[in-house]
Amino acid sequence: MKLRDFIPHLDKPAVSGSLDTEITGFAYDSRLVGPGIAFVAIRGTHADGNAYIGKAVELGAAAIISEQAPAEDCAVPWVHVRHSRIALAQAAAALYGHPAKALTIAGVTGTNGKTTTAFLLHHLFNSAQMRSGLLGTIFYDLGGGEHVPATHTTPESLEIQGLLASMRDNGCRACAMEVSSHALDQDRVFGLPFAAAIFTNLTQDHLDYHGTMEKYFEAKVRLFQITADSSPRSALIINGDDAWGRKLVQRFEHTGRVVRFGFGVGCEFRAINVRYDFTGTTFELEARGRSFLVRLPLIGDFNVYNALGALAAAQAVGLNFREAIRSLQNAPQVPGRMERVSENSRFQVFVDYAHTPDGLENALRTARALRPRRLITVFGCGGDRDRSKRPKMAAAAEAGSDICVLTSDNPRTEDPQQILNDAKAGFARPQKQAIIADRREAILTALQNAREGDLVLIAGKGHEDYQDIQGKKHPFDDRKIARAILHQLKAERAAEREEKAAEREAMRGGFDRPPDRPDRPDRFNR
Ligand SMILES: CC(=O)N[C@H]1[C@@H](OP(=O)(O)OP(=O)(O)OC[C@H]2O[C@@H](n3ccc(=O)[nH]c3=O)[C@H](O)[C@@H]2O)O[C@H](CO)[C@@H](O)[C@@H]1O[C@H](C)C(=O)N[C@@H](C)C(=O)N[C@H](CCC(=O)O)C(=O)O
Ligand SMILES: Nc1ncnc2c1ncn2[C@@H]1O[C@H](COP(=O)(O)OP(=O)(O)OP(=O)(O)O)[C@@H](O)[C@H]1O
Ligand SMILES: N[C@H](CCC[C@H](N)C(=O)O)C(=O)O
Ligand SMILES: [Mg+2]
Repeated sequence: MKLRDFIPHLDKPAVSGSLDTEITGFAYDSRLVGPGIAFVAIRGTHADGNAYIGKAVELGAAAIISEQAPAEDCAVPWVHVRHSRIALAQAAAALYGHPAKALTIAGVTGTNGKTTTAFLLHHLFNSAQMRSGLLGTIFYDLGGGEHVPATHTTPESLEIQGLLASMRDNGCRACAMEVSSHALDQDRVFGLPFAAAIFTNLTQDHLDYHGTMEKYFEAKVRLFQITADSSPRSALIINGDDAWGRKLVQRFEHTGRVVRFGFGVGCEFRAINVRYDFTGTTFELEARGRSFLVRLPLIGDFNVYNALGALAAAQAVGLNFREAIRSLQNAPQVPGRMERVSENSRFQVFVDYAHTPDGLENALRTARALRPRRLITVFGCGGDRDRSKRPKMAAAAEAGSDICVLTSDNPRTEDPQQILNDAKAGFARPQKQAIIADRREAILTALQNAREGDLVLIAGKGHEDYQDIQGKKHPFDDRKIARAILHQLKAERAAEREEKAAEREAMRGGFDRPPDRPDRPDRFNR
């Protein structure tokens, strides 16, 4: 394609240089520039892409797109735009032939529930023979059978457009995607014609980036503005029980396209009579004047919210509603979201991704409702993230558990001990909580001390198969580690039983009694 082919898609560009220059692609990182590639210079939080324009030209950049006026001596065509990130999104869409036009796209935003809701919606689309892609925290599903590891919950616009093009070329007709507040703030989804937007909830997270809850909320609002503007039929699906959700309803009720979901009487999609056990959740759904019995293989009130949002979106984009409800029954386990790792053990062990105060409260409320003898929680706080949520996470874990084990999550570039200190400040009774920096040791301690009927919740990392320490991702999967420890403990107990049986046999035969085996110290039974 020629540079001239892209210009009509950009927002009032001023071009200097030849429009007949061949453009084969775009890059927003100078280190990825090569011949034929147009370099989009973006001013970021740590660096300014404009500082790398010279390098990009050296590497063979075919053109420059920048918010800065053209440099006098620039050897290649220069496109001067108002917003580089928006220009990147517009150019990427043109490069890939506007793939979003071939897809029904539903975007999910909110502090918690995006991954779960997007997974459910992806399942509903596929169950309705509407092949669907998925973009989100865990992986990207391009509809061709392959899963691409996720670099971001919502990747950069250049990546998004390429992924959507693959979905289109694989025969997808739909895409369920998580839309993070960072992505919205950075125009990663600019120009996408969302058919439906879902707002799950807004509670504290990412204040390190947004600064205030109001700015965090305004970032989320952008998805609803994009969706409202994308078509007169697009649906705005909002958690009516959430305080920030109600503000969002007020912002957009004038469109006549707001659908509220939740437990409250004002919700158009309302759940009542919720019951759940280890295998899933059952509830009655009141929607459009009718009542339906819904069975969901996910546990907890919060997953009822996620299911309501997905069902409302499915209905809004034209899926058969009864079929959608029926399909929910065989929705897949969402990796690392209240994922059970203890099939045949005397106590229950769940791994969950809760990494915010509200996420922990919800996960713990759900675990408690499963009526364990004791609820033992292993949790930690991520480094290079919102520091102010750490003591609140500790307070939530302490209030919702019988026993807490505070440990490390992804310290990233922070001092793990400092993260632990930030968190433990939230404990009302710090002396009663275990603080073990090594996550594997923390999980071992919790499982070693669990007894018949207890429930151990290992929270924060969920599906993650790494631990990020000083920017290096060390292999670490809570689920694999918990399963290995359970297996080890089971073998140890079997050996103990054999030993005791041999002792009893020896006692009967009059042989000397071997010395007593000192029982493991029980750190929690008090
Ligand atoms: C805080 C944040 O979101 N940062 C994103 C942002 O980086 P930035 O604008 O700060 O970039 P920068 O490092 O200042 O560099 C500015 C520009 O100079 C360019 N550059 C830089 C160096 C060089 O040699 N040459 C060059 O051209 C960079 O490519 C960039 O375009 O733009 C980058 C390029 O698109 C993103 O990769 C980067 O994501 C970082 C890695 C990140 O960790 N983001 C996380 C927080 C994030 O986005 N999380 C959300 C999920 C949140 C949730 O759901 O809880 C997500 O959607 O994944
Ligand atoms: N609707 C919800 N409301 C509150 N908490 C929830 C909800 N859904 C899930 N959770 C809790 O939050 C955790 C994260 O859920 P999920 O991964 O679906 O959220 P997310 O929005 O994708 O998170 P992230 O922004 O980190 O990708 C879950 O493991 C669970 O503990
Ligand atoms: N276990 C992770 C969860 C990351 C959540 C993700 N949404 C982000 O903020 O990058 C952490 O807190 O380190
Ligand atoms: Mg997610």
